[in-house]
Amino acid sequence: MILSIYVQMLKLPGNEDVNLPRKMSEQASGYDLFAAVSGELTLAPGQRALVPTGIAIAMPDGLEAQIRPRSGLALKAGITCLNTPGTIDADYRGEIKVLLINLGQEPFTIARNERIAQMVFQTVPAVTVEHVETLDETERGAGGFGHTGK
Ligand SMILES: O=c1ccn([C@H]2C[C@H](O)[C@@H](COP(=O)(O)OP(=O)(O)OP(=O)(O)O)O2)c(=O)[nH]1
Repeated sequence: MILSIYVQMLKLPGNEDVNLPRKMSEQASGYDLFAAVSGELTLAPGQRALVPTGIAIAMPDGLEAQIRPRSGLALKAGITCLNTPGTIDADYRGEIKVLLINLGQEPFTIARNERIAQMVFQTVPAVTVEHVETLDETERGAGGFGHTGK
């Protein structure tokens, strides 16, 4: 283990039955997030929804959590996160929600306690910003967007 961090997770009222985010293997990067929808939610093709997870978290300053799609859902049903990766700020204490979109051809139904996305913790460096008049020169310069070829 290179880095060990303490994160608090809270089940919000009315969501005692919803699983806390959980790693599906010891060395998985992501904690799977469970849907806290009441009953079921069906996303028609092209439809998006902000799906509740029933949890809130607190993590140390200098961390963020990223909400990422699950590749299985994306492959099988075209279900992904519209704003991937979603950003959970260290000072956010509200309910974590997942902005899902159905990019598939068929309606997709999400049941309560179904795994809908995953949450990966990342470090965020402390950055000091300086406003300058010129930048140093590099070989790349302003080249980008495929300027090196296909
Ligand atoms: O997928 C997401 C993305 C964000 N959030 C929550 C946590 C995050 O800390 C907060 C704000 O997110 P973001 O900075 O992406 O949103 P914004 O559109 O810039 O809103 P704000 O003005 O509230 O910061 O919303 C989620 O629950 N899920």
